[in-house]
Amino acid sequence: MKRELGVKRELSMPLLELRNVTKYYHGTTPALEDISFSVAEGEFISVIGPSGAGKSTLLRCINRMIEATSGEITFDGVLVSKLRKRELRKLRTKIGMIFQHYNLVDRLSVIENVLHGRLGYKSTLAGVMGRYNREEKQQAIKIIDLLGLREQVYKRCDQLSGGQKQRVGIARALIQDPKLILCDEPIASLDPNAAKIIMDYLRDVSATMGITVIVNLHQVSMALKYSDRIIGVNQGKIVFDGSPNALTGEIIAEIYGSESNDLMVELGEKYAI
Ligand SMILES: Nc1ncnc2c1ncn2[C@@H]1O[C@H](COP(=O)(O)OP(=O)(O)OP(=O)(O)O)[C@@H](O)[C@H]1O
Repeated sequence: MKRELGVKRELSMPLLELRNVTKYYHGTTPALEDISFSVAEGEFISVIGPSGAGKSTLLRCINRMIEATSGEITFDGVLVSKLRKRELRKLRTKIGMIFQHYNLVDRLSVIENVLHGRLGYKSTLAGVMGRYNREEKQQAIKIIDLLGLREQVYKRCDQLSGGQKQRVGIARALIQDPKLILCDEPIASLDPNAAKIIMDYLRDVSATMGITVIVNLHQVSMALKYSDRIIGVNQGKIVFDGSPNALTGEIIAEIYGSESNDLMVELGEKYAI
């Protein structure tokens, strides 16, 4: 199932690049300040940091759910900030998104929710009428199967567990045929077992399909276990960008400030400072 990598782009060109991105909501303190980094195709990146650090804002600026105040974002060779409505819609088909609270339509079935991932490819009328072709339905079933939800295909989503709902969220993102999946706290509402299953699926789709994944996480242990690379954010600034091996206790203390003591105890000996 390996995706054809980088057909049009040069091999060395990043899939995503942020240059000096700053976001002010109100007032004089920015939620993001001068953020720059680039992401290669296929990377699995975790963004960590305390509550209010700017993780969610960062993710949402990438697909312009939130407009950055200044700076440039390039995705797949296109300058995202310049896109008008129709081009933006096209861009968003290539960027799947997964949310903490799943964002499913509870009264609809699993397959109907998954097919919603195709809406970006349709005219508004076809979307409203729920018109999906045979190929799309077959693809939906295949992906649902892949996420271990075969038994639930026609179940209403309000009858699912949190972990199953999040798997529907992943399936809905995958049917978009995305190059990038942004995950905003995907396991924050799940118990440890369901959280592990979700992280395993995310890691798996990234590895087998070559999809780039950026995931906001509260759990440093999960970031350490699953990521190729960790970006640490504090007060809207990047304070760490490197491999999990390079994330020392001192750096965790810098990222989390006063919250870091409990964290270090949780992480054990290796991170004690
Ligand atoms: N819509 C908004 N209007 C005004 N300020 C906002 C808005 N959304 C976020 N902020 C502020 O921007 C800052 C960054 O918030 P953001 O939600 O991006 O952080 P976060 O790291 O994702 O936090 P959490 O882990 O709690 O979700 C915070 O100070 C927050 O209060």
